[in-house]
Amino acid sequence: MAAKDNYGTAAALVKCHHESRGGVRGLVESGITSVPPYFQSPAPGSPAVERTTTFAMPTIDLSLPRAAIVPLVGEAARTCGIFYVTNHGVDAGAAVSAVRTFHELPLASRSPLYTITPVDGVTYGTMPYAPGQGVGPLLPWQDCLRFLSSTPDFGRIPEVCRDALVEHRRRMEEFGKEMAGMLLEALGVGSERLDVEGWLMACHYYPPCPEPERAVGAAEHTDPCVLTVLAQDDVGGLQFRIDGGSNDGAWVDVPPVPGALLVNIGDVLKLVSNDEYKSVLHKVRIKSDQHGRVSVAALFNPRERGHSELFGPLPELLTADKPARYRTFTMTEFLKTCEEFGYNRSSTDRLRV
Ligand SMILES: O=C(O)CCC(=O)C(=O)O
Ligand SMILES: [Fe+2]
Repeated sequence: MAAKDNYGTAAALVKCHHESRGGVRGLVESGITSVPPYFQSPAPGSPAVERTTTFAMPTIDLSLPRAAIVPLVGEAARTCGIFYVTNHGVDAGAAVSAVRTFHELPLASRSPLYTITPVDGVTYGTMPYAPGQGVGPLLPWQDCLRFLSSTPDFGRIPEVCRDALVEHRRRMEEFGKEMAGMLLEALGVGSERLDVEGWLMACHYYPPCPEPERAVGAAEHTDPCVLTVLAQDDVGGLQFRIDGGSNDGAWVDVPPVPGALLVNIGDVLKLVSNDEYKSVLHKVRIKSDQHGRVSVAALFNPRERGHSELFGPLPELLTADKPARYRTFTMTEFLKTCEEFGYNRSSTDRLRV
């Protein structure tokens, strides 16, 4: 009963938060000195789960010949599912600083755009978690501007960041296609085997927090896509969990590398690769009571293939020794499963044969 009351109270407070239309940034500007109770707090965590270690993040130089890059991306995707790329030719700094400008606009300029249900493919606000994440109605310490490739009218993207984001989208489309092609080639299948022409761009802002250790920027999750490409500023806070080996289960800080882009494998590529590639569990902690963090994530997926195409382990990868571990699925079915059961292994495990 008490738990139900708490849920009801938190849900009512979350509703007020959305009605204020100021996001987390608005709260910080109002001068709060503690984290309100309707925000998620870090799980106490057992030492085994929360232990951290250091890790040499793979960094791949894209100025190498393509034939040299392909095995490197394949190796990184097989061993940890996350890697930096340098010399990629994308000026991601322009998008990151435009996104900061938007999120730090005065309340009166931002609040008319506040909507957590998509309007013409665009949302802006403090995004609640999917029910399957198991955190009730609680909110992350984060405001996010999101838009989809199906966004019909880029006029809905705020003017202060529109040009930079339209340009970033153009560069990301080329980059995502090229990276997906190399990852597929490294599996030994054709680079065109999976199209990644659909995407979601998530422009995150993690405001400075009066009690950083009591807030969660993003709860642990895997990405429900083929791959994600992340540009970020120099504040840091992203962590990922090592999967396998002697440090299995340890969380690792991903220190920002100036100018580099971060690539991580999502669940769709894990599924179609029949577990050859790892999709990486990651989360964002809040590090600062002074500096807001900005990141711009492009999540690539097969385009608008909702109900019409079946995905599953690629037949070319299957042998008598390596039979399919997953059944086939449509993107609509998979995304619905994630909404319900969480953006993590619980959803991919439901597709196991
Ligand atoms: O802000 C970050 O570093 C991570 C964002 C993220 O995990 C996502 O957009 O899926
Ligand atoms: Fe993510």
